[in-house]
Amino acid sequence: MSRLTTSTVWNALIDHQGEFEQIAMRDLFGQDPQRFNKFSLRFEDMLLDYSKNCITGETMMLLRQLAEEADVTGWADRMFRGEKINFTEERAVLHVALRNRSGKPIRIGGEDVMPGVEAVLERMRRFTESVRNGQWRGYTGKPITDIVNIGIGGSDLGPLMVCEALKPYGKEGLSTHFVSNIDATHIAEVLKRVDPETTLFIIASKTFTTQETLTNAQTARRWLIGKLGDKAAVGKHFVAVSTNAEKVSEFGINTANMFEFWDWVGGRYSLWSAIGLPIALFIGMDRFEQLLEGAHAMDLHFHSTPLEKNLPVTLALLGIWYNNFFGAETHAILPYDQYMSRFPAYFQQGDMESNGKRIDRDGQAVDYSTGPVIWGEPGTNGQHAFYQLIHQGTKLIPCDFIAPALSHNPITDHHHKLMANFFAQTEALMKGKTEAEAREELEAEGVSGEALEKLLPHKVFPGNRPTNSILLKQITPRSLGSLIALYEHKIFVQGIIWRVNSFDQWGVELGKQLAKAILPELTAEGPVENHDPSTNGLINAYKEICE
Ligand SMILES: O=P(O)(O)OC[C@H]1O[C@@H](O)[C@@H](O)[C@@H](O)[C@@H]1O
Repeated sequence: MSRLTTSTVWNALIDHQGEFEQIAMRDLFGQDPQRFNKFSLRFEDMLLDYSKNCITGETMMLLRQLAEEADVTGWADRMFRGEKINFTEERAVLHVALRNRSGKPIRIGGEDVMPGVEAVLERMRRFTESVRNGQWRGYTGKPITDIVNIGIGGSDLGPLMVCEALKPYGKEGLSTHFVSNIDATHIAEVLKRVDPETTLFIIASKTFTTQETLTNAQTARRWLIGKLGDKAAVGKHFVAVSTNAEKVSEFGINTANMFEFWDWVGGRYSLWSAIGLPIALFIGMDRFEQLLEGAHAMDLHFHSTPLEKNLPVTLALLGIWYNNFFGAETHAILPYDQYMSRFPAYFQQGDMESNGKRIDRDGQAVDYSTGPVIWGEPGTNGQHAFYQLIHQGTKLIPCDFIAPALSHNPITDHHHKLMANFFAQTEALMKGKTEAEAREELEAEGVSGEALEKLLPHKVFPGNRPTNSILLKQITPRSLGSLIALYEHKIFVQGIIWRVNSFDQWGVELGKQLAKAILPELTAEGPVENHDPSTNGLINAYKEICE
């Protein structure tokens, strides 16, 4: 048994969880009119209400003890200090340096990384301004109207999510497109919509070795040269964002057109770096810096606020409560904002690639559950699709409801209607509907006798289903920056408590390796025989069709 599961506090939490078989949230609210005040926190314009959780003061105390025993504060210090806490890759984890607006140095092994960070920001400023004001011209002398980001995973999801979330701030006449999938359809469909003379391609890859990105980049390059009839056009239509200058020039992009970042920036934490170039092009550098400032403000909050008032710590502990003591396997992120539609997908990578680990810091297999499955869709679409299961299914699904109080599109009463749903859902999930209430309702509708008895069990909602509500004033570059950083630090805290390395991703390698071996077999003569019978059978069936 591991150190974690044998600890006194872990076992106290197991015992304490048992008490919740008898405790319903609606009773806790009934007993304590102060519950909302007790279990809500504010940060700038953000309100986190976590009172609709299966918790008491004692729960939070025990969970905080767990965080203390795991030395969450000490590990946060180590991260901010630039220690190589990504120990399997021997790297520091310093996305916080990318948004460090304090003017103070952050050092790795004595060397301050801030001058490098600031120099790249300055280059991004000059470049984005020249593209936005039309000074930067395409090969035939026309200004840029379309940005195509070619990248995948961390080199795609962040800029994609943020450009979508901050669309109201986007420059008119400038469109962003994102190509990630190696499926040719993805690039083909984008290329159909853009004009080679006015399109700028950003090839975004930390390693510059990722098959999907390089294949899509080659296709884009061929297309551009084919359309403009000159190799020299590449210089005006291609820039790169990478840590690997050598591979960038090998590809044929002049390193003068390359924006650098560093190995201490994890892919899924890289939108704050030059990987954010599409964002900066779209919303402008001032607003990109507001995004950084919002994140920096959350960094300061996370690093300096006591555990009981700390938003990321609180979210992390609640997640652990359900994951490890209630057996919840998944966690839903439900933004009530259409612009935030990719936020759940973004944190699918952020969370699942970070904490989807089974080996702890000592190299031992864990004997407890780690990172949950993250999923979600914007409200109210989700309500008409999967909320049925959240309300009445057999699985416990803790949910985060996120909404801005002010809409960027205040048209008639749309936003009040959206928000009425937002409030109603967490109320319904918490309160449920008892048999007596359902009976009364049916009777009021004139249903009686056998028909009523038949329908009654289906009309009952067990309630007691946990939710967090995050209410923001508005989705702005600053508030979005804070919100993203909130989730990043939540993931960090959970990783520390679960004793995993949240910053590597070895789990993506095996599939890549095998695909590399299979690729030449697909065009080789004759059937393959070197795999297991299922894989052989599938490959051979494919080859037969392709012949
Ligand atoms: O930015 P590059 O190096 O192309 O990587 C893109 C993505 O590749 C995957 O395999 C993972 O490693 C992700 O963490 C990463 O974001």
